Amino acid sequence: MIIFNSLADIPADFGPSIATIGNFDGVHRGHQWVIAEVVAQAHAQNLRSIAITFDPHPARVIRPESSQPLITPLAQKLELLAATGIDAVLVLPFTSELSRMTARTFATEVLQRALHVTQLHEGENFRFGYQAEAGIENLEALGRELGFTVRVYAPRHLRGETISSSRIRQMIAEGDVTHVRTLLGRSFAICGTPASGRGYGTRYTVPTINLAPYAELLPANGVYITSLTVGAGASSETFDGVTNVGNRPTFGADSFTVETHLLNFHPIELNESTSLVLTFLRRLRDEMRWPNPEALKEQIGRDVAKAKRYFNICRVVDSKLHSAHPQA
Ligand SMILES: Cc1cc2nc3c(=O)[nH]c(=O)nc-3n(C[C@H](O)[C@H](O)[C@H](O)COP(=O)(O)O)c2cc1C
Ligand SMILES: Nc1ncnc2c1ncn2[C@@H]1O[C@H](COP(=O)(O)OP(=O)(O)O)[C@@H](O)[C@H]1O
Repeated sequence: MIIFNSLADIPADFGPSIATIGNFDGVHRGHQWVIAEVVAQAHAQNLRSIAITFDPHPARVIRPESSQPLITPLAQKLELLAATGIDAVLVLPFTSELSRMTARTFATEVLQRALHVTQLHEGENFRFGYQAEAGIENLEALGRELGFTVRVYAPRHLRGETISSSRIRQMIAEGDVTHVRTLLGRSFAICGTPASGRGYGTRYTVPTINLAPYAELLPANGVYITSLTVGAGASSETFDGVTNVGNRPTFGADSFTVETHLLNFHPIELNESTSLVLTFLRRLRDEMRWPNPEALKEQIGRDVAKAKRYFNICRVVDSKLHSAHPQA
């Protein structure tokens, strides 16, 4: 997948193309559906497929006081978009200048001149241009003038839930990492790097790998069954874990962290730039203030036992699936 970081990056001979515009926060099942159609149409017509997105998220520029933490920060979003098979992504720097661009200027400069768009795929509530002036009807009218058609998608539902970034954000913020998997099409995961702990874990409870402060969306405080991938590429390794997200009230003053005890630990090379991917599989319980570290340690023992049962069941199910469908 090619990434263009500005209009100036786009070669003059790019296109004709089939495009979709959006923030794609979460790259959830709704986004995946639209992008799959863009890719399939482009393939069938021997055109290029492209997603147009913005960085930072427009809300951070337009309403900084009420902007939401992201489900997928830009780097993770680009990895997920690459996995869809789309040919290219245009990441437009969302400046206040861009926010003042009219719908007509955007359609002319970006869609027509730079990308030679012939077909645009959008959700029915899509709005764009200065102060969100234009909706689907205006887009269709501009398309008739500028040479593209618009395919409109109604919101999708799965098991009674609307697939939307805001609903997904709410589920994660409530700690519902099991149900969010249905809407995301995968488990919720965050990417980060390690930070040093206070050494209390090794001394009083269990040793943990702490995540450096993370500014985007985290699940509600509590204890989760997780997996932790350490390192990137061919040398990466994935461990089973139990993670605490919270303030660790048993040890006095609030001190927020996300820390993971690995169930199948062996010594690994870790430094401040090692890549960590923490995947939230299931919520176990609320974080609590325990009367003493021994009581907490006993509880963590019960958390670990539950997590081991969970991973054992997953492995049995996986191996049954695999023996039924060897190529799965
Ligand atoms: C699975 C797990 C569950 C935890 N649950 C709690 C809890 O309920 N209450 C609490 O105060 N701390 C909890 N902790 C945090 C421990 O207090 C923490 O490991 C300890 O503060 C170590 O801190 P350090 O990494 O800064 O050394 C939990 C940690 C883990 C790994
Ligand atoms: N089961 C385990 N899970 C996570 N880290 C472990 C485990 N066993 C040993 N370690 C090591 O212990 C280190 C954490 O110990 P320490 O620095 O005392 O922090 P904490 O106070 O968070 O336990 C980790 O960086 C890791 O190398």
